[in-house]
Amino acid sequence: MCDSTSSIMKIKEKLGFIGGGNMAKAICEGINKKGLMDYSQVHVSGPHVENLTWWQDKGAHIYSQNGRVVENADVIFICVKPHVLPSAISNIYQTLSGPVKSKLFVSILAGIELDQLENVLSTLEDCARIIRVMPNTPIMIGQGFTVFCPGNKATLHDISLVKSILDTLGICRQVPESMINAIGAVSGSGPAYVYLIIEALADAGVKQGIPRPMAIEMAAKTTLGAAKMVLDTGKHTAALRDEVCSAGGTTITGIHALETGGVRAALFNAVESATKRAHELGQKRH
Ligand SMILES: NC(=O)C1=CN([C@@H]2O[C@H](COP(=O)(O)OP(=O)(O)OC[C@H]3O[C@@H](n4cnc5c(N)ncnc54)[C@H](O)[C@@H]3O)[C@@H](O)[C@H]2O)C=CC1
Ligand SMILES: O=C(O)[C@@H]1CCC=N1
Repeated sequence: MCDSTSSIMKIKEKLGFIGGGNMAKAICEGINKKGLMDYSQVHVSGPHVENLTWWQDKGAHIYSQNGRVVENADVIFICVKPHVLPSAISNIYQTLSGPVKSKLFVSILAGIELDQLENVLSTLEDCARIIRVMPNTPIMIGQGFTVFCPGNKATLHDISLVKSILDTLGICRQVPESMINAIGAVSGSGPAYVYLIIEALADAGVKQGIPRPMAIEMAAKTTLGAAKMVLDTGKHTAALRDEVCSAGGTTITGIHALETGGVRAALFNAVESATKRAHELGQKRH
C-alpha cells in the first residue's frame, strides 16, 4: 500500500508491466511525476529487450521473459494488445522458475472481460486476483480519466491500492463491468477524437490566415478552457453554448455549419463503432 508517514503517499509495492508500450509508459510516468515511486521499483517485460531501453534508462528492471516480471513484482499491469494476451500469458508459464502466490493483476486491455482474464490466469493461481481498468493517455500528465472494476477474488486491500494509484493520475471511478467497453469508447479512445478535432480547428484557422503555431495553441487552449468550464461551473453544455452564441452573430452561423456537417452523428457513430469493436476484441474476432 502507500507509505503515509511521509508527506507524499509513496507506493511501497513493486510494480510490474507485461508489455512496455505507450500505456505502460503513460501509467509509470504519471505515477513517477507525482513522486509516488521510483523506477527502481518497476519491472517490465517485452519480447525484444532491446526495445526496452527507455525503461532501462529510467532505472527500471527489464526482461524478455514475462515470468520474471510476475516473480519480481507485487502488482502486475498487463499492458499488451488484446490479441497478444494468450501468448503473453503462456510466456509467463514457460518462464516462471517456481510457484507464484499473492500477486495482483491489473488488466488495461480493451474488450477482454474479467472472466476471460481469470480463465487465462487460472493455471498460475487458483484464485487469480484481477482488477480490470480502462485508462486513457492523459494519465501521463495527471489529467486522466480511468475506470476500474474488480474481479471476484480481488480483496478490499487490492481495490484500495489500485484506486489510490489511479486517483493520482486524474479522475478515477469504480463502475460495473458492463459499462467498461462503452466507457473505453468515450474516454479511452476520446483523446484521439479530440486531437483530430483540435487539428481540424487549427487547420481551419490556418486557412483563414492564422500562423500554424498560434492556430494549434489556440485550438488546444480553447478545447482545454471549454472543458474546464464544463467541469468547474457544472452548467449544462447547452447553457454554456448559449453564452457564446450571440443572436444573429458569428458563432451560431458556425454551429449551423457544424450541424449541417453532422458532427453530432459522427461522434455517436464513433462511440458506437468503438464499443462494438471492444466487444469483438473480447470475442476474439480480431
Ligand atoms: N493506447 C491507449 O490510449 C489505450 C490502450 N489501452 C489498452 O492498453 C493495451 C496496450 O496498448 P498500448 O500501450 O497502446 O500498445 P503498445 O503497442 O504501445 O504496447 C504494447 C506492448 O506490448 C509488447 N508486447 C507484444 N507482445 C508481447 C508479449 N508476448 N509479452 C509481453 N509484451 C509484449 C509490445 O512490444 C509493446 O511494447 C491494449 O490492450 C489497449 O487495449 C487501454 C486504454 C487506452
Ligand atoms: O484503440 C484501442 O483499442 C485502445 C483502447 C482505448 C484506446 N486505445
